[in-house]
Amino acid sequence: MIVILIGYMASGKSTLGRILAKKLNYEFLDLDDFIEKKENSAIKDIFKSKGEIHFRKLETHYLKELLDSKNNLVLSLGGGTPCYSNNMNTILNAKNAKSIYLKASIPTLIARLKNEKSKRPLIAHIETDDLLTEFIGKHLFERSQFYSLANVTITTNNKVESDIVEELVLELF
Ligand SMILES: Nc1ncnc2c1ncn2[C@@H]1O[C@H](COP(=O)(O)OP(=O)(O)OP(=O)(O)O)[C@@H](O)[C@H]1O
Ligand SMILES: O=C(O)C1=C[C@@H](O)[C@@H](O)[C@H](O)C1
Ligand SMILES: [Mg+2]
Repeated sequence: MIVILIGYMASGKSTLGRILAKKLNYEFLDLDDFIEKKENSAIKDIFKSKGEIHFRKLETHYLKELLDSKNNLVLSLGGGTPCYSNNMNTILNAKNAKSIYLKASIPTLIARLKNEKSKRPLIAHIETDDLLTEFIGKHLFERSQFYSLANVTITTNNKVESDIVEELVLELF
């Protein structure tokens, strides 16, 4: 099986994906890290030198490559992956795959993101907490229609990582 974790920036996809893979004895891949390795460039540098549209094309290309070639994999996507091209359909139609939306509230996301803006090019330039709150509220509203199509939704607010992973395992098997 391929377990595909989706959700907004800082919803915990990379953190929880790594723990879940260990527990299942699956390979773990993070699509952002995979792109950085393949392109030999940090995502913020790809955004800067070639623009977001180029990054979105790379994201679609590598998503398909991984879904077509891997098994026994936990794959954590980028925050925007399900929301561009036809990626959410690709995810839902992938063979032997289960998609999970890690749903976190706006206050939870803000608390995490205000300290971790620099490597996330979409929010790195937002200077105040008020502007960040406004941006995330609107952005999450636009994106949640894609995220909500996932096979399973798990809310993560105020839950410790180990409990969320337990819940994930119960949903998967
Ligand atoms: N359940 C949790 N409780 C508390 N903190 C958490 C939890 N899950 C993740 N975090 C913390 O939130 C931050 C963001 O998590 P992570 O990097 O895994 O998010 P992500 O969904 O992969 O984000 P991105 O889409 O930007 O790659 C990290 O500092 C992580 O330690
Ligand atoms: O939410 C987004 O659009 C992004 C999230 C990150 O995971 C990276 O994929 C990139 O910074 C874009
Ligand atoms: Mg991540």
